[in-house]
Amino acid sequence: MQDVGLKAKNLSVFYGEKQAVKDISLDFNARQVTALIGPSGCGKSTFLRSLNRMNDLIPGAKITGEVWIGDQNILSPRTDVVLLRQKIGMVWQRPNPFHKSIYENIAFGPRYHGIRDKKKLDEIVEQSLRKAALWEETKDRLHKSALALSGGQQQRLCIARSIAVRPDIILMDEPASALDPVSTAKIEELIAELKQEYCIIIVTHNMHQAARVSDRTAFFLMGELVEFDQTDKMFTNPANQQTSDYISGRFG
Ligand SMILES: Nc1ncnc2c1ncn2[C@@H]1O[C@H](COP(=O)(O)OP(=O)(O)OP(=O)(O)O)[C@@H](O)[C@H]1O
Repeated sequence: MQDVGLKAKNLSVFYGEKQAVKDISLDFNARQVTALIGPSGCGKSTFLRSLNRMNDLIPGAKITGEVWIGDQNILSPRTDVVLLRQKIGMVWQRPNPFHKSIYENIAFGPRYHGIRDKKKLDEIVEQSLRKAALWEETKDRLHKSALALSGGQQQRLCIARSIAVRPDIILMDEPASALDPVSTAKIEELIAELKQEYCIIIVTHNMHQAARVSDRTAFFLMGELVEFDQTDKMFTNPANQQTSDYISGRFG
C-alpha cells in the first residue's frame, strides 16, 4: 500500500501579470481526501492543476515554489512530466473518455507505459473497472464505445482510466458537478472507497459534498489560503470569519 502524500510549499501561480495563487503551502496526506473550496475565481483549479504540472500547457502561466512527493520536487525542470502524470492522475469536471472502446480507454495508459501482454492488460482493465465500481455494468460490453455510457458511467470510466496506471495521488476538479444526484452519490461512494489506497485532492463548489467526502478542507479566497483544518472543525467551528461566511452561504 502506498504511503505517498504531497506537500506544496510557497506555491504561486501567475498568468502573465496576474497572480492567481499566492504563496500557498499545504500538505496532503496519503489515504485521505482533502477538499479545496472557495468562491469562483479564487484559484482552486489553478492550484490543483499545478500539482501535476497541467499548467505547463497554458501559455503565459508561470509557477514558483515547490511541490514535493517524497524527496522529489516535481516543479524541478528535471522532472519527467509523463511519469509525473502517471503518479498523479487527474479527473476533470466533464467526463472526457477517448473515442474508443471501454477496454481501450483503460488499456491505453498501461500500454503507453510499456505493458503489452494481453493477459496482463485484461487483468488491469478488470481491476480498474472493479475499483471504479463499473465492472458489473460494463463487463459484457468492454469492446463497445465508451461514448455510449451515461455521463456518470463515463466519469467512473475516467476514474478507472486514471487508476489503471497505478497513481499515488488523484486530483479531481469538480468531478460530479456535471452529473445527476444518483451519479453524484456513486462518485462520492467511490471517493470514499478509493481513499483507502490513494491521496485524493478534490475541488468542489458543493459544501455538502466537501463535508461528506473529505477529511480535511482548505478554504481559498482571492488566490490565498484562508484556512486549512479537519473538515469537521471547518464546517462546525471555523477559526476565520470569512470561512464561516462562505460556508454558511453568506457569499460566493
Ligand atoms: N488560462 C488562464 N489564463 C488566464 N487567467 C486564468 C486562466 N485560468 C484561470 N485564470 C484566472 O485565474 C484566477 C483563478 O482561476 P481558477 O480557475 O483557478 O479559479 P477557481 O477557484 O478554480 O474558479 P472556478 O471555481 O470558477 O473554477 C481567475 O481570476 C481566472 O480568471
